[in-house]
Amino acid sequence: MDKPYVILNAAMTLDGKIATHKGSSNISGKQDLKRVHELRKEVDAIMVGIGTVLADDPRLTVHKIDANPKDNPLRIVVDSKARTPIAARVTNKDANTLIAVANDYKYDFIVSNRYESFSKRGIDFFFSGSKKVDLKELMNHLKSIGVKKLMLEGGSTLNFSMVKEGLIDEIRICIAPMVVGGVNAKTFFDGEGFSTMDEAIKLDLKEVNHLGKDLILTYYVLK
Ligand SMILES: NC(=O)C1=CN([C@@H]2O[C@H](COP(=O)(O)OP(=O)(O)OC[C@H]3O[C@@H](n4cnc5c(N)ncnc54)[C@H](O)[C@@H]3O)[C@@H](O)[C@H]2O)C=CC1
Ligand SMILES: Nc1nc(O)c(N)c(N[C@@H]2O[C@H](COP(=O)(O)O)[C@@H](O)[C@H]2O)n1
Repeated sequence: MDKPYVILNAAMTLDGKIATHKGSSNISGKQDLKRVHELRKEVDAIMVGIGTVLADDPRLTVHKIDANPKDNPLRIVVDSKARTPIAARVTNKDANTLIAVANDYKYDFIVSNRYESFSKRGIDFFFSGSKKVDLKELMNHLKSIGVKKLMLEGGSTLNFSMVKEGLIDEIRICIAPMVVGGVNAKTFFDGEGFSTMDEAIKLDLKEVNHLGKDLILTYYVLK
């Protein structure tokens, strides 16, 4: 299957949380955020799930280091039910945006005013899968439109689906020296999970670095 090279990047507390149970998620230190934006500058596209858009209203542009607006990668939102708010920052003019929607929700969406408003703003759409976006088809489509390197930036649900489907090649995780707890706090990978350790996705540790107080680990995903 033809697909982009996918790098999953995130920041978590020592206890594996990527947000608190209330949704607070400022975890990376200053130096790590610079590293993240250097990576954003290097890739062709940044992808997040709709949960992340609704929780964080991210810009998904290169804005913490010097950069030309033309360095902004394509922004992709995996949004099966087409719930992206019209006013979400990912729909602004700072970069191009593609929203991936599942076919079961396509008709209602394309006859809505929202579709018209998005289209007027130049937002592109990709329809695939029935109830959920088919991530393999999406990866294939992205490669066909020139996305060679893709940065996945969460959240927990999309991270698990992507790794389970064998679509992630590399993982870069910032571990901040904090413990936040909370059974309902999002972890690095949530989703339905595997039943046994035999099924676990196996990784190969490639690099260990310190950035200020944070620890940055880079892994290759073994296939
Ligand atoms: N600390 C960090 O580095 C980061 C933290 N976060 C946090 O993660 C949280 C959001 O995570 P989630 O709620 O899990 O949302 P998410 O961002 O993973 O989005 C999940 C949604 O993706 C959509 N989706 C469509 N097709 C899918 C498929 N085939 N498989 C999986 N999902 C599919 C579904 O609509 C699903 O509800 C927020 O609290 C945010 O702050 C998010 C990114 C980075
Ligand atoms: N690497 C990293 N460290 C953190 O501490 C974070 N909270 C995140 N979050 C991700 O970045 C998005 C925000 O992007 P903008 O600055 O608005 O462009 C957020 O939605 C998460 O995907 N990442």
